[in-house]
Amino acid sequence: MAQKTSQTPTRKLTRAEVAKNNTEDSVWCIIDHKVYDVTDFLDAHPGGSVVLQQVAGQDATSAFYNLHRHEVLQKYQSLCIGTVEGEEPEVVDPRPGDLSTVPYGEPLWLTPAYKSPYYGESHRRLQRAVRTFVDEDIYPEAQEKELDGSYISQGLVDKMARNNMLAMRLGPGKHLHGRELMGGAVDPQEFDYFHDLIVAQELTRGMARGFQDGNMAGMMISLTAVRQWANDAALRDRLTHECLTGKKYMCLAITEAFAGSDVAGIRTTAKKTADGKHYIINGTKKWITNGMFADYFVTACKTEKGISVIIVPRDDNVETKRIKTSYSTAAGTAFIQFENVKVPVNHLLGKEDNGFIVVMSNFNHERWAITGQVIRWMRTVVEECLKWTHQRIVFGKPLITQPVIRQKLAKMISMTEACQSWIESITYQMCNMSYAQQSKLLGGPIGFLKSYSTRCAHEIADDAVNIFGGRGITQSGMGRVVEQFHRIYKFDAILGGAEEVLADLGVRQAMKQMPKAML
Ligand code: HEM
Repeated sequence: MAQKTSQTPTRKLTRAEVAKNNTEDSVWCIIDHKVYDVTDFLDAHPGGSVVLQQVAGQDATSAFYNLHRHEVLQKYQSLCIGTVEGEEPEVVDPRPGDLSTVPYGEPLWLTPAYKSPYYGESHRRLQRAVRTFVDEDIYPEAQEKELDGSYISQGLVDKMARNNMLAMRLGPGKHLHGRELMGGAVDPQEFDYFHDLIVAQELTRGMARGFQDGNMAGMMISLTAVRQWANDAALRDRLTHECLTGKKYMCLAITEAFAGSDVAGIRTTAKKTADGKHYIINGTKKWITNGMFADYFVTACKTEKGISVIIVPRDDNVETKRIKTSYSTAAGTAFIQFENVKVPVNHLLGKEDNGFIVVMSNFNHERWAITGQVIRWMRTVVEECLKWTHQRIVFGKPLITQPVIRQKLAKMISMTEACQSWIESITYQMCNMSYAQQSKLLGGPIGFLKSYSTRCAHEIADDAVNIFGGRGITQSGMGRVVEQFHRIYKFDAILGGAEEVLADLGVRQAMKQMPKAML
């Protein structure tokens, strides 16, 4: 990942001068033609002081790259004291916003010389702007919060709000009109599902899966429903304004201990008061992303004759407890209890007892976005594996020289490319269908796409860990992206509908469309 780096000192040193610094008092080494004085770093070095003393005064380039990511040098740039006289560094220092130069490190449309029918200039401008923002502002905080488990900072939320990144998370629509998107990178009227896909995929590059969800994923899947189904326009506009300016947080509260993908099985109740002016809500919700810090809960409840979706503001009768899952608590995943929570009836979304359609209408966009994200993770894992297999020397040769490794890479690359092409094809349908058509025709294909992509993620995670060996199960150092992916890809297989449920949905939708014809 690109980081902001300071300038390399201009001092020029000969290899003979470096060689003299091999004493206890002065330990220098050369990495990629640059000279590092690691004397004061000996005790702090995570790999120990002995290994550094062993290379004192020498060129340690291959030893270094066999064990470290290049970003380590960017982080410890202050140890660099100069460059070897007459030599130039060869390793490219990625800058914020840069595209990867590793083959398959970017989708085809971002790879020089390849063409795509789907993306135009505004897509490219937006991609560049969001990538730079992610590299500079999101990545550092994402990495920190993923580790310490704390929630996204208000400062970052405010910054995203100013760029209207929060508004873009909802996808195309009227909520974007009149806003300046990422400094004018794209006209709000032109913003389509490909822009939406770019935002989803680029945000993934914070490479911190818990934080990724902590970064307003709850709002993304709930405010959409509020905007589409609110009966009270003033309430809708107030909540939209509060959430898109980052002043309030919203989440979607559907799943329960009693019901996951089978929404019909929920037990949280909403009963109307005798005067018909309020609902009284009782029950629990589980695995609610952003629930820990949300101000509003868009909640599926059982009403007299069906399911109803109601916006529940946080008050003293709403209790949220942290759930520790396999990704970071930065996601703010909560267990929620509603105990006699009184909510005005204008907080109902859609019609009473007809909430199923409210829940379902939201799912297509959510599942599609989750899929876009997991595909981008798959790609980064492929990139990590390509880098590692070229860098890592085993049995005296780079790992990539082993045919068994190349077979694994072939499978991983093919799966990633297949999934990206498929999502682009579906995104194109989304751009060219009315909302009603999307609901009718795309539920099945998106179900297949998501379940197939997470099956591919499963295969890729498995192979990547084997390629990285011990580092693939270590949370720091070279294999940390792969370790994380192997631990977290299941979130995408479960959230928004479990793999089997979605695959079955696809087949059932196909059954509905079967012609009355015999073989
Ligand atoms: C400027 C020079 C260096 C810096 C700033 C540095 C920094 C680090 C850091 C931050 C780690 C933790 C793991 C990671 O984040 O990748 C590490 C691990 C390590 N380093 Fe260095 N290092 C330097 C040079 C070297 C050299 C020249 C060697 C060997 C000759 C070496 C051997 C090791 C070893 C063996 C580990 C443990 C790696 C593992 O467990 O996989 N380091 N180093």
